[in-house]
Amino acid sequence: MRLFEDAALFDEGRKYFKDFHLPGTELKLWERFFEKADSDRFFQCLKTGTPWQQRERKLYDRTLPDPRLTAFYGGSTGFAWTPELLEIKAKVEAQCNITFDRVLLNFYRDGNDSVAWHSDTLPAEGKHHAVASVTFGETRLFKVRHKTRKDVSRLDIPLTHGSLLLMGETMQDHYEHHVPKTSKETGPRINLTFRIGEPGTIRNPYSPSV
Ligand SMILES: O=C(O)CCC(=O)C(=O)O
Ligand SMILES: [Fe+2]
Repeated sequence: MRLFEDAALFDEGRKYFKDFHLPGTELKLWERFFEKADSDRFFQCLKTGTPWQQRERKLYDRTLPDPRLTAFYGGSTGFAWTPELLEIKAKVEAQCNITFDRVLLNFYRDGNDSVAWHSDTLPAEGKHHAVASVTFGETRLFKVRHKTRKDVSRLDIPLTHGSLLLMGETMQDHYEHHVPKTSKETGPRINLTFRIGEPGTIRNPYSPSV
């Protein structure tokens, strides 16, 4: 019956690729980059197996908890890579043709969790690199704006379960990004940002980078 066939197709899902052609940088999205079964498996295993931390940051005279949980793997100070993170990393590296050495995990427990406008922390060597962002779980909006140019349209990109977003190496120089809170009924979401190089000391106070 046709209805059944359509439902099966929908379940299976289709891969989808988009190049945003941003002025001055590269921004590319692969939806369903990971198959649904793998995405479900990674979500469960990362949710329960990660030593999630509640970090705090000083803003002027106040100390505020980050509105999300985090964990950092790799580099010289992160946790040791797990087999699942290495599996995800290998697939991302093969697609992007880039080798990453750290990953920051963010856990957005519900719609109250978020990340403020920021660009990622400048690595110690003083030059930005590409950042690859993988999402498992609930879809949340990823907003992008140019730092100075008002004529460049802002983007609202829904990052779905199993998606891969590649930010080119000049993205952090020219653009900021943000995941807003939402009042809609919202389940948990895990985001992984694969990075290169040790973080530098000059930090945007809102940047979640470690
Ligand atoms: O959760 C996201 O999609 C973005 C996270 C982020 O911007 C970061 O970890 O620097
Ligand atoms: Fe970021």
